[in-house]
Amino acid sequence: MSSTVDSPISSSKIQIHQLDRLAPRSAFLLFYAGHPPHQTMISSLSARHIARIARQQPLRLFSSQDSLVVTNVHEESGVAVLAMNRPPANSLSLELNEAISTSLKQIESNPKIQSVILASSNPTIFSAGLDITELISPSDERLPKFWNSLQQVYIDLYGSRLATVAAIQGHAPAAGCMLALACDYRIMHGGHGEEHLPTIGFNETQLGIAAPPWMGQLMVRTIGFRPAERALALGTLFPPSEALNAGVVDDVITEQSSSESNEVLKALLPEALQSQTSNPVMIKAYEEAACYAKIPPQARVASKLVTRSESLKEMQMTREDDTQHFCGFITHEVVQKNLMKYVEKMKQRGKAKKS
Ligand SMILES: CC/C=C\C/C=C\C/C=C\C/C=C/C(=O)SCCNC(=O)CCNC(=O)[C@H](O)C(C)(C)COP(=O)(O)OP(=O)(O)OC[C@H]1O[C@@H](n2cnc3c(N)ncnc32)[C@H](O)[C@@H]1OP(=O)(O)O
Repeated sequence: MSSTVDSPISSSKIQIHQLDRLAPRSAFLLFYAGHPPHQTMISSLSARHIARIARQQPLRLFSSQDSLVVTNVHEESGVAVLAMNRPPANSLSLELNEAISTSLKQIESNPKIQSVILASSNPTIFSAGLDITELISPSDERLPKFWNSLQQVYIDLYGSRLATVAAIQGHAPAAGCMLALACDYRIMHGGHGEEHLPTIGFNETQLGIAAPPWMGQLMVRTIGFRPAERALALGTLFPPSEALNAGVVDDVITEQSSSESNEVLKALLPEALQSQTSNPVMIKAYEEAACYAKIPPQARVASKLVTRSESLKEMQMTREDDTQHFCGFITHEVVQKNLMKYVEKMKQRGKAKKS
């Protein structure tokens, strides 16, 4: 038996083949059909249940508005999109980190996909880095779990079999920058005039904390020892042209969006990103991702291992110590005071902006 279900959240159609007999593979089946999956909701429905609903009415697996991450795949070009979708700033909470890792693994499980674009549904903020509220007066149970989830995102992204392209539409401070640096290629928007320049970099020292060794080393490997040493100490946030000169990003796009939407992007982008179909950063990110997808995958992955396996091994070996350091450091009285002051400033700035 075969039936087709209209998805209410995208124009794509899901082919459901003999779903009743595919219980353990139902999530994969939906995923292969190009439908953005939501882990919790899919796993809470049995295949039999899904099939029954599918025969009767349009299947609503999740609402893209409440998903921390939205994804879509385009098998024809071998490219997928994984977009962070946690308003207002895509700050990285435990749950967002877990959603990124889960979605990346789901995309990787599709053998037709060779590249993924890491993007944001927010047109002016890629990711504001760690959710600072996770760091203030944290619980003993949640803090190590939170840090572990961030380490895992790094490991999953940096070691992904997929070619990873960061479409950096806007700000990417601290752990937001880490996400971009863990990708294979970075494209940043040049901003809308001098007053609205997005920035990228590790600004941790400005918050009274320091980037952990694996993040600091990621910057060193990207831009070289001396520039990284200086940028880390000063907490430099690079505007686009400086980021390009320093090698923090590979490309900066200054042109404005055109009025014509790109047909491939229409098919590739999840619903929450449909407003970006004429966005030059997205167009370039797609071109780059498609270019990587054409390279024989075994060779591409082997070459990635040459440059990344040592640091990934090191990360695995030092992971527990890193968590202990982080928890000890963050819960230190002086650090807590600095963080509170920083959040206070952030809130004042927000209020001033709104008034
Ligand atoms: C030896 C060392 C051992 C161990 C290591 C120890 C520690 C190291 C730990 C970790 C490394 C990584 C650290 C981090 O990632 S810390 C986070 C750093 N991020 C920032 O500093 C960014 C702060 N935000 C901003 O600068 C601006 O918001 C931004 C430029 C991103 C966007 O500006 P815009 O004007 O467009 O928006 P806002 O009005 O400022 O923000 C909107 C909204 O979002 C809230 N917001 C922003 N950022 C965060 C955040 N990081 N966490 C939580 N909430 C955030 C902001 O308050 C506004 O909220 P509201 O006022 O309610 O609308």
